[in-house]
Amino acid sequence: MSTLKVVSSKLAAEIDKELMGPQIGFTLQQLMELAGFSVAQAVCRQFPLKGKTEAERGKHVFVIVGPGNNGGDGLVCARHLKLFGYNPIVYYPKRSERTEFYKQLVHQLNFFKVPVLSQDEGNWLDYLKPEKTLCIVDAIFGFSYKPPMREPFKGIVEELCKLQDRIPIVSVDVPTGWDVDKGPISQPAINPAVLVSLTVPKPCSTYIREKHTAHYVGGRFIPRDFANKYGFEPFGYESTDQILKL
Ligand SMILES: NC(=O)C1=CN([C@@H]2O[C@H](COP(=O)(O)OP(=O)(O)OC[C@H]3O[C@@H](n4cnc5c(N)ncnc54)[C@H](OP(=O)(O)O)[C@@H]3O)[C@@H](O)[C@H]2O)[C@H](O)CC1
Ligand SMILES: [K+]
Repeated sequence: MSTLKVVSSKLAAEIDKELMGPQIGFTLQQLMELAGFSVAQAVCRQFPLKGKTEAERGKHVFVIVGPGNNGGDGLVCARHLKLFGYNPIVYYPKRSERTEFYKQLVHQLNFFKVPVLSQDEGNWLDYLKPEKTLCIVDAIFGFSYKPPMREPFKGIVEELCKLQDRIPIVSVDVPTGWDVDKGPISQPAINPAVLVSLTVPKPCSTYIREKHTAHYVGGRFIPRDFANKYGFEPFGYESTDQILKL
């Protein structure tokens, strides 16, 4: 097991609560924007378009979006990817009813002409082909996932598991299906090629196969004294980067 500094799911939830509490006053929307922006940067770093043929550049980044805030990070990420010159397409099978904000994120994707597929529209399996898709962003579940996985996500993740050795998967914060503290203890569970931990890695990140999975931290929104209060050092992000490869 690596010596990576991690915080438990309980502490991660406390960090979020304090960041969005009355004294600090971040909004969820602000943190989600920075989280999704970080994930888009990680995709660019890991799969640069520079030097690629036109056919390669035209491939899709297939962003699969879940019903909670992990999904929200995916919606934001898709918009930034479009601005970065990628060709994102979003699959959003169960739309969040939590707040109006999710609808606004979808309107923004429409504005950017990023297709958003619903469960009953279009054949999402068409995008699980290496000749069509550069990588998949797994924004299905993050730190609030509790097994067993329910449909439609169970079927979706099972399909992803079949092809994850042929199309790289970029997982947002927690690989979908993993227990945030104990890792891949139930099935189905994704084995990502890239993990982007947000704010600070969660304990499950110590279970990634280090040679197989590139690990980034993103979500650059806390000062040193706040990190120290929660028992970790801030990450050494360079310049204006929103991600750091660990
Ligand atoms: N500070 C930060 O680092 C930030 C992180 N962000 C991201 O937010 C997620 C955590 O978001 P949260 O909304 O708390 O939870 P999830 O997105 O992980 O999942 C909740 C939804 O998933 C459904 N769920 C849970 N278990 C199952 C299951 N077994 N089968 C099917 N569906 C499931 C759950 O549905 P319920 O009906 O159970 O409520 C929810 O709909 C974190 O990981 C980061 O990615 C934020 O962007 C803010 C900044
Ligand atoms: K995820």
